[in-house]
Amino acid sequence: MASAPESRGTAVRSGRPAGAASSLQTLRLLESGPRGLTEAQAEERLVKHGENTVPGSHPVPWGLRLARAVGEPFTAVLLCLGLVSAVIASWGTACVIAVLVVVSAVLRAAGERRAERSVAALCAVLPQTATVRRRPAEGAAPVHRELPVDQLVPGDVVRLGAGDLVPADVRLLRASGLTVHQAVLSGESAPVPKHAVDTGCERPVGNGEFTGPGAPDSADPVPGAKGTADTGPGIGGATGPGAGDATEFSAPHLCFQGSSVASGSATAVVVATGAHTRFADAWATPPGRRRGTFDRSVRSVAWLLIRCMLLIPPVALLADAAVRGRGLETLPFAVTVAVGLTPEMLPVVVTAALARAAGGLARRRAVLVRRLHALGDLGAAGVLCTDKTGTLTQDRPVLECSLAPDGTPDARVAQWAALSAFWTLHLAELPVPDPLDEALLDATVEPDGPAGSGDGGGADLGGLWDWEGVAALPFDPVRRLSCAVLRPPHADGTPGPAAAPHAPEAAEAAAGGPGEYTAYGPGEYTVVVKGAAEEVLERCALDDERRAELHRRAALLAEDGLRLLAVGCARRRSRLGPYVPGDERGLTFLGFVGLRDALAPTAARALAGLARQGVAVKVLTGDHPGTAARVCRDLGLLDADGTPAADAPSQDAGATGTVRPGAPPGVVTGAVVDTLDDDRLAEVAARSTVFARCTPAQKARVVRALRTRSTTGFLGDGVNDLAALHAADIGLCPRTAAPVAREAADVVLGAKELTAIEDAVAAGRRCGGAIASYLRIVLSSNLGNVLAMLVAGVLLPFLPMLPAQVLVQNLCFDAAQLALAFDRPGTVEGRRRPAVLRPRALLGFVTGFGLLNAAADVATFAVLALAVRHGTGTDSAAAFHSGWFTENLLTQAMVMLLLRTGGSAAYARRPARPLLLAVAGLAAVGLLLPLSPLGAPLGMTPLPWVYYPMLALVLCVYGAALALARAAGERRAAGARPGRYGKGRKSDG
Ligand SMILES: Nc1ncnc2c1ncn2[C@@H]1O[C@H](COP(=O)(O)OP(=O)(O)OP(=O)(O)O)[C@@H](O)[C@H]1O
Repeated sequence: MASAPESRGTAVRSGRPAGAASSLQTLRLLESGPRGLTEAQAEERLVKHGENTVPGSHPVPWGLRLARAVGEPFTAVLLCLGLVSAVIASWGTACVIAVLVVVSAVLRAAGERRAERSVAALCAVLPQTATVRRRPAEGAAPVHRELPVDQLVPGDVVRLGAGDLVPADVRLLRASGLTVHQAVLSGESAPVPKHAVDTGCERPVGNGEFTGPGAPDSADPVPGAKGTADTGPGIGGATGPGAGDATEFSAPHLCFQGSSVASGSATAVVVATGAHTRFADAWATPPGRRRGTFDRSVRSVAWLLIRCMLLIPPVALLADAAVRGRGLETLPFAVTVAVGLTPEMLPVVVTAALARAAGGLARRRAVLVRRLHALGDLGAAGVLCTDKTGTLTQDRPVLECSLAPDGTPDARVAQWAALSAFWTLHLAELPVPDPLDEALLDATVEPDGPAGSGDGGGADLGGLWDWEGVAALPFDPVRRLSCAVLRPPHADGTPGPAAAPHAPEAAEAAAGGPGEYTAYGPGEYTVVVKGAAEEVLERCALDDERRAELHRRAALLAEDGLRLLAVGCARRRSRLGPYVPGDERGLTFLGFVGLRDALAPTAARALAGLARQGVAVKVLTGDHPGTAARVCRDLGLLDADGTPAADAPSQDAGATGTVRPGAPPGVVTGAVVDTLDDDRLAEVAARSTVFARCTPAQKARVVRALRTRSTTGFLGDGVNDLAALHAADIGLCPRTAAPVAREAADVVLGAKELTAIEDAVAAGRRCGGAIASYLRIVLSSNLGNVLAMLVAGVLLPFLPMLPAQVLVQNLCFDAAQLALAFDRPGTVEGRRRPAVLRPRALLGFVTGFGLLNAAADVATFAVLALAVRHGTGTDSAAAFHSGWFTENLLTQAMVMLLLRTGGSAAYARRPARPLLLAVAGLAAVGLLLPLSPLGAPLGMTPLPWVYYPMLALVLCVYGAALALARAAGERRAAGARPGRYGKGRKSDG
């Protein structure tokens, strides 16, 4: 039994000699063949080469994790303050800070590890697979099967189709209209054309043009293959750079792990797997995604606080110098005050809240959150864009009508479309048939004709199946066309008995097309083109009037909600060279085929739910404007006159969006998008609901325009949605999406249950709410403490708090505040509006409540002064420290209950049990620690009993003031906010 030869190991592993060798040499070098490996060979190679795991998927070592945690902005600033303390030999403060840094770094690293593990476990539910050709045993026929990507070995023969991720480094053996996205490797944003060049003769093999047994094997590349000025994009639809690029990634016959198939199909042999791929070389760790809104707002809050922290020491020093005439000796105290402001548990609380919410979504709704912070972004999202097919509709089209050019039923149009689909699938070796092609084949091969159509098919296909495919180009979402070149059964010039009645020329004649052919000359083939009505009609030899009339007919059919295919054909002489875009011109129009794609059963409910949540939904589709408008009307997104439905949230409600005469009202077409500059597009996008006939790039542009005004999600399932998924703040896809869409998405919805989005949005908002709660509570009480410390530092002859006491107090606060990650602050308001964390609004809130907290502290100082005077023989410094410690922990406990997100309505929802326990624990420590044996070593002393009733009074007044201020703030905010989301202030959560 052969195994990958040791001496050729490097060649196999690097895949580089494969770049210089012909496909045959490559197969030999890999001891493989076009029929693939045997299962036994593959098993042996798997042991030898290891699993084909994505580089960077290995766990991050603890050391690196801790180092990253220390590098977080707050921890880094704490560390700097600690160093300052050490330099001035203030060892107490330095130790306090060191303990805080270690605790927060360890908690953060542990939390992240746990979150990563659960995300990895969730993602393992959706393993990536590849279609591989293997033989059960030597001499047995090869079979194609789906195999987890990590089981691929060098020498495996794999099939690639649109929407697939390239599972390893591969060398193309055959390719048809193949273009790949390899931005992650080479930075090229446009798809790059690839073909199976055999080095040595440098010519494409079954490649960039039509693929088939008869056409291109002996072909030379032709101008126009990669797009020229006169022919437009090549038949592969690819215009990307890279062809002339000297880098290895531009090698036309090599595709690399990390890239994905944009269009076309291919058969390829695996030349390198796992750590030996170029992806592994290029990226020690996978490239990070762009930071979303949530990340950005948390960071901006962090930097705002850091600026405040850095301001505090000089202010404290100056105040002390001015009032007490003290100098640098108060620096340790000033540093302690700055430390007091730090919400060092912020990263821990964020990670814990998000991980917990993601786990809940996976359990309850089978929603997989692949990037934790995307959940925060989803909570802040004001706009959700979605494609139509496969998301709002089921993507299970059924043939409904087959119409001749004059609009009369004619089964042959669907049959020609089906024949073209059959050969496209067959010759391009597509791993998965396109749903439209599948529907055509299903309908036309059934003996009773297409289901539900009185006029669609039902005719005998025997004659048509005798036609043979010569070359084909699969559907490409940019060109919106697919083509097949067919050879008639008797291509020697004699029309075959069965072929004649069905030959497209007969339809040409009936349609009044050019020429009335009755027979094929020797070597004459027929090119059958099917695709979007606009694209096919543009390529048909028609006068303007007739073309306009056919456009009107197409629009009428589309407005009935049908997915529409136009079919055209042309006779071409057989040739040795490949067929080129020019061959698709001057077609004879055969007719239209209409297919009905039912709405997804949960789509309407999901859209209504999103509307209730204040999320504006926009539909971005490649389909006909009429079809898109009809679907949106049926789903309640558009009113009959094209205005966004009355109850739909909008960024600028009430616009009709009639920006293009000809398109149904309310629909913006891709062609119009191209005429608008970015600012104007942002305006139009904000007030329109439906964007039709959009290319993948136009979808991405609309999403980018929307992002300039609001956090924007995109829900899509196909390869034509890839660019938009990348462009959005949050990419979502259903579980049945193409692998490439699943890989690009941050959130994968369970099954086709769209209502799960509503739950995911609600979970994101709850996380945003919990994090906003944490920040409000921690920052307002920290700010209060800092102000009180500054006042006490100036007024008192001793330190207001000893370093050990600061340490214990902070650790108690930190431990209790972690419980906020488990709270579920749910309010009616929170459910209706995006949860956006706004640093400035937060700052206003924190300043107000911080001053209130400082007032309570100062009142406590007065109470303490009275109590200490009353208590005989009490050490006044120790009494002050104990009294303030108790008051601090009690006020913190109150604040945690009263300042939870959601305002007064939040009180209706009971705090989560961990929060109640934390609050009770905090209060107990505050009351009991000074009295316990631990009190004395910490410099505390029991207080005279008279202190407690006075403290209770202060706390009652403080609690009442908190509740009143909170209610007043909410009334003000509600008054400033109109009923509909988008015109008023956005919530802080
Ligand atoms: N297999 C196919 N062969 C030929 N033409 C097709 C095929 N599939 C789709 N089309 C045509 O291309 C048009 C655009 O299809 P595309 O797949 O880009 O968008 P879509 O799937 O309809 O919409 P969405 O963007 O909502 O997923 C369709 O309206 C149809 O006319």
